[in-house]
Amino acid sequence: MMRPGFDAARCIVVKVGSSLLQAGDAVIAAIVSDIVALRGRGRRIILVSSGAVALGRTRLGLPAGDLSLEQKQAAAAVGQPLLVGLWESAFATHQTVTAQALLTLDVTENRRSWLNARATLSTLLDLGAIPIVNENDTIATDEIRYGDNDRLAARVAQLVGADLLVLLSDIDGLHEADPRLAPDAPAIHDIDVIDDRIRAMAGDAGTGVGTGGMRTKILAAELAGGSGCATAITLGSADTPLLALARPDHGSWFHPAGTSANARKRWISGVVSRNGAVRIDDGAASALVQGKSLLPVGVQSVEGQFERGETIRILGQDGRLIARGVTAYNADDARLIAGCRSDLAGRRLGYRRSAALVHADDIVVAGTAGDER
Ligand SMILES: Nc1ncnc2c1ncn2[C@@H]1O[C@H](COP(=O)(O)OP(=O)(O)O)[C@@H](O)[C@H]1O
Ligand SMILES: N[C@@H](CCC(=O)OP(=O)(O)O)C(=O)O
Repeated sequence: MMRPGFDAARCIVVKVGSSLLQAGDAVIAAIVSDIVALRGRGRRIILVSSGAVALGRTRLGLPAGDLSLEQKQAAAAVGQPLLVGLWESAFATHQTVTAQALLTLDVTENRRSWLNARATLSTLLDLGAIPIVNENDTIATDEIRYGDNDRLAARVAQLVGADLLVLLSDIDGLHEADPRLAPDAPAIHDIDVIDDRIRAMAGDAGTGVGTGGMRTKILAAELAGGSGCATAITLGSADTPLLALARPDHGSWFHPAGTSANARKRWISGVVSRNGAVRIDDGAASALVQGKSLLPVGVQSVEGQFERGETIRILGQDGRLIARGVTAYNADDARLIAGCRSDLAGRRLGYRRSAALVHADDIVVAGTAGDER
């Protein structure tokens, strides 16, 4: 038997916990080999790697036990280049390029930075590189930090519209109780709904190396699941840690609550569109209704002021609301390129960004399933 969700996943975020990073080269080599194999099957893969603090702490010879925030930040500054170096050399044996992307909480909470980060990650994937994401621990302070990479990985999964989030850990999945305390507690392979019973099973990190334990993994699964992304928790030190997830008796699989498109579109329809609007011609209007992007050539006029990343109203020639969408250009630039073919638009602006003024993924057509009003 196969897990259909694994086979169907087109975009996968793989998160590696700190304990695995220290488990030795063979573990990293096996993860890398699986990622390269999945990429060979056309999957888009983003790696979220913990381990900066753990590696830096060892290199600096800091004592065991709790570190102050400043010590953690210093350890991360030492450990982050070591971490990227480990992945870089492992991927280099497969002639695969890696890229470092350090995120902070405000990047994923601010829609404009969110779109920028998404565009960069998407370009890296298009270019065949594997993005390696971590939190920018050195500059993040307590109030503005994720603190644990399970949640960061779930936000990255939402960011790139992933359909699967894999949390690789030092444990083979969720058990009915922490196996360090209750060695016989059975593993749970399929979770349809995350309720209080499931939450109650999850304990803290068993070692001083990891952060958050199973609790933050369940939270991550909830966050990702709300956007239609499945989550798998599995043992990262297995022979084929990712490919083995195709088997239903392997790891814990959290089925998502909704579909990806609906969730993203719910987010858009939930944003209050202020003054900004564009009027579009009939051809563009019927393209939108068929699920296509809004290209500058179909835009007749631009109303009001808005920034890139804001949700604007998309109106027909008669002023009727056709859709809402997140614009890839601010109002001034949108005015410059209104009515232009996409190739001319780049020349007129003096820079090239998205060919679409509003990408299809960022449009909710009025009165459709995604439109909650
Ligand atoms: N119900 C549970 N099932 C499995 N593991 C659990 C459970 N509750 C707590 N844990 C602990 O969570 C640990 C994994 O979390 P953590 O140490 O934060 O790992 P990582 O570094 O991979 O994020 C396990 O080693 C285990 O001791
Ligand atoms: N950004 C931190 C990650 C902290 C963290 O969440 O660790 P883990 O629980 O091992 O995934 C680091 O690189 O050390």
